[in-house]
Amino acid sequence: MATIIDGKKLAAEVRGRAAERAANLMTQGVPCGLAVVLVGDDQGSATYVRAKLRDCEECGIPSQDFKLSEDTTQGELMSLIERLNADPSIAGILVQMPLPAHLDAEQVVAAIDPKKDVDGFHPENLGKLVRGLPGLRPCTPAGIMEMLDVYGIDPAGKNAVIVGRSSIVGKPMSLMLLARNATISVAHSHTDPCELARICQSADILVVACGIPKMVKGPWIKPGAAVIDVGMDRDEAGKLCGDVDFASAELVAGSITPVPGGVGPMTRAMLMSNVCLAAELQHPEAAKLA
Ligand SMILES: NC(=O)C1=CN([C@@H]2O[C@H](COP(=O)(O)OP(=O)(O)OC[C@H]3O[C@@H](n4cnc5c(N)ncnc54)[C@H](OP(=O)(O)O)[C@@H]3O)[C@@H](O)[C@H]2O)C=CC1
Ligand SMILES: Nc1nc(=O)c2c([nH]1)NC[C@@H]1CN(c3ccc(C(=O)N[C@@H](CCC(=O)O)C(=O)O)cc3)C=[N+]21
Repeated sequence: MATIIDGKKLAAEVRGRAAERAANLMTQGVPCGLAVVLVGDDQGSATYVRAKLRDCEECGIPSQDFKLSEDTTQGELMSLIERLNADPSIAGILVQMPLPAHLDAEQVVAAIDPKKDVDGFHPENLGKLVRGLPGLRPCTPAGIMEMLDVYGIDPAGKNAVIVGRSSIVGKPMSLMLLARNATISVAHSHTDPCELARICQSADILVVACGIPKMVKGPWIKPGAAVIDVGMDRDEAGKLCGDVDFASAELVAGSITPVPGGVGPMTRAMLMSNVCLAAELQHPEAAKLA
């Protein structure tokens, strides 16, 4: 049976460290506020945003939430971003994705001050990731790297397979594993479906982020592999599940993240760390004293 990677427990530890770091910064007069922007009334997104605001409260990070109506214009959203960029009390800005279809997410992400981009989605921050320079990293893959480290799973020299190539999960995940000297393969919707199982079987570290409930089954997994399930899906009964069929996978894997209680809580915890890092980037003099 596989070791269950306890994302919930690890996330609590990461939040604890973020709380100390934020308190230390604020003692030095460095503001650590997080602005969370939600456009439209998608219930799922509203639930995630509430959870993020709760995390801020637990960490003593001041938060402000901006709920904008579904018919918000690009211009209105861009003005809000500009206002938040200029507000010294705001260290980090998060615009919940996805945005309603009439809005241009690329333009919004590019407008956020890269030093306040706690999602790590800005082209400058993604560019730093490509170049191997320090900077704000996307929370989901950053949380996964933390889980691998804590559980003693060293990517160096291992075969890592990433299923999914989104800009927020799959692509940055691939780059972070590459930076840690894994040999990477990235599968996506054009990957030959007959080949997909074989590609997954080559993985010592398998990260699945494709949004298809329980797509990866036990026989697709190399015995002993680390299986990281990013999916937040619903099964036939409407119950929350991942992109991996946990019941068959845990019989083969060496270690595996559950859904819920795996990657999700870590994503949120890394956001708290990123708010602290953003505050330090804006006040390098305080970071030196920390
Ligand atoms: N736990 C967490 O913290 C988070 C969870 N999520 C969840 O993770 C999942 C993925 O999210 P996200 O990356 O944003 O999703 P996207 O929908 O942006 O991307 C999905 C990716 O999967 C690929 N894909 C789709 N179908 C297949 C298939 N049959 N075989 C192989 N690859 C396929 C797509 O390929 P192509 O590029 O060709 O379209 C795409 O690259 C979702 O369930 C989401 O809810 C997301 C973010 C954070
Ligand atoms: N700008 C932006 N940044 C994001 O980081 C971002 C986003 N937009 N849009 C949506 C995705 C998704 N995402 C999740 C975070 C936490 C859980 C999470 O905490 N999940 C819990 C369960 C939650 C539940 O019970 O529904 C768990 O897995 O245990 C899930 C998903 C962040 N995303």
